[in-house]
Amino acid sequence: MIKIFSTDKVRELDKYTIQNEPISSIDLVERAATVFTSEFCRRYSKQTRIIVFAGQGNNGADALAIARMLTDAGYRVETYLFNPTMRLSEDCELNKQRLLHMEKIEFTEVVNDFVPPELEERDVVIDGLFGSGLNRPLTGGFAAMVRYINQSDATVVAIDIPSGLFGEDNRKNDPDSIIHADLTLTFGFPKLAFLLPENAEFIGEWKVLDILLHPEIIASTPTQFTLVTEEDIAAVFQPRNRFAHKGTFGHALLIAGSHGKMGAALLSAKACLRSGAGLLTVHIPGRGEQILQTAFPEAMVDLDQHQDHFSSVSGIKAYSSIAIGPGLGKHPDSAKALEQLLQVVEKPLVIDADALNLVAANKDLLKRIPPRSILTPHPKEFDRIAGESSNSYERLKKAQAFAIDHQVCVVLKGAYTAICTATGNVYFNNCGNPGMATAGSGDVLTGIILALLAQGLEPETASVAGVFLHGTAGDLAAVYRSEESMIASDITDMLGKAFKQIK
Ligand SMILES: NC(=O)C1=CN([C@@H]2O[C@H](COP(=O)(O)OP(=O)(O)OC[C@H]3O[C@@H](n4cnc5c(N)ncnc54)[C@H](O)[C@@H]3O)[C@@H](O)[C@H]2O)[C@@H](O)CC1
Ligand SMILES: Nc1ncnc2c1ncn2[C@@H]1O[C@H](COP(=O)(O)OP(=O)(O)O)[C@@H](O)[C@H]1O
Ligand SMILES: [K+]
Repeated sequence: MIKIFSTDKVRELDKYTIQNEPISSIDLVERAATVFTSEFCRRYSKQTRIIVFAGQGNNGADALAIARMLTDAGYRVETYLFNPTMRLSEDCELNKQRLLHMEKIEFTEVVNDFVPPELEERDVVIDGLFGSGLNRPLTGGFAAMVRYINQSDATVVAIDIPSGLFGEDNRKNDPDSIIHADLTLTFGFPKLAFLLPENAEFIGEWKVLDILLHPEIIASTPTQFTLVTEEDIAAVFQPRNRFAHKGTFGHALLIAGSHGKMGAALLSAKACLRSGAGLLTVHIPGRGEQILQTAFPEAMVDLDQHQDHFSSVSGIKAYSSIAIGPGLGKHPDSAKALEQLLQVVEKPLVIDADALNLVAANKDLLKRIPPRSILTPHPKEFDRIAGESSNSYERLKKAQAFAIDHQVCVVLKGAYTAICTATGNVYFNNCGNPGMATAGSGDVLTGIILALLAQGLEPETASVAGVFLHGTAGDLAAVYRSEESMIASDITDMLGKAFKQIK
């Protein structure tokens, strides 16, 4: 797991490292500037004109150190230090002196008005105006500078975080006063803001650079937010016992499909058996029998009394795991049947798609959802259940609170799917691609999670591992098919390769 710390916490980690490594603050700045410079040199040629904009704090200190290092490496660098209040942080002042001691530098300290340099498409701007020390939205000269950089065609590389952006909550920020970076090279840890869709235009591509903060303090500092890695998931999948039989891997029940939406049941069912469930029964409306049995003979079928939609289900005790929702429809009979199911079910459920919409239409059902159930909403489905949010940070905080309040796991789907647990933790998934924004890919995810639950994984683990498996298969499908052309069943087709890659 990669921990995601708030900017306040990062400051504490910096401080602890300075005291206990020990290392002086100026040397930590030097270390940050060194890793930034080496990443920068890998990406941009020495022919590039580089314009560095430095602020008064330690983000500015980094920028001035980087200007020096790039000059040393043979780049043509022009540096602008913004110092309107004539007060620099100690490390910034020291780095200014170090830069001034160099030969052949182009350096301007800006105190009042100035004529900004022309910026052209082939130029690279290094943004070191503000980092994690930002404590209010940018205004005045700084905001004007940001707008000037943004309206240019130059490539922008941000140091640590695009200037003007807060690491977490940007609800009260002014989007016009935030740098639009093409690349953000951040120190130590990803920032929460990087994972939220409304910030993509500010951050561009991002990469974490290690500045070797003290491992003890990283390990002992708790955080609710983490990014999932392949190693975390590899540990989840154990080799199968030589004497295993299909009962070992559970009997899953999928309640899905309605007239015109049988495909969703099929997609979900296939993903379930491809993810290792021992047995699968699909509960579908009567008219779906032929379709399902012909297209997918490996699954057993339990027919609903109704021809076209879900109206009741019985015998649920026999199953190791149950999922409900893909293509279910919102018929009033189905609403009643869901209510009845919630009255008798004792195990955690996977609740997706129309089952979520039925819950949204009758919020009393929320209280009946068995503890440790897994809800897999996309943002719109979540808003229907929990109310509208002004942006995705607010939605994330709501999903986190919702998971705690209802003692469930909320899989809030998106580019960085967030798995919010009943204990308040949030696991972000970092694989997958926009090719997965295609009809039915959510149904595939439901089938995967259902299978992992059937095999005995705890709901939280099944959710985190299921989302990772889904994203990995999606990435493999995109390589094979292209993001444009891939469809949901391609994700299922790649599950085998995904398992092999992860294990
Ligand atoms: N030793 C350290 O502390 C390290 C710091 N690092 C760098 O230092 C940065 C953080 O540095 P600082 O804490 O000095 O903060 P910044 O450089 O982000 O900001 C400087 C100061 O600007 C003022 N300020 C905040 N918002 C403002 C606004 N809207 N308008 C005008 N002034 C405003 C604040 O007083 C703030 O302290 C990180 O982002 C990173 O780039 C890295 O070099 C790693 C080591
Ligand atoms: N840009 C993206 N990057 C990564 N994953 C994505 C992206 N867009 C969609 N996905 C994934 O695809 C799935 C879409 O689910 P959903 O919206 O429920 O689709 P459907 O209702 O068509 O089945 C989710 O798991 C989501 O995380
Ligand atoms: K910056």
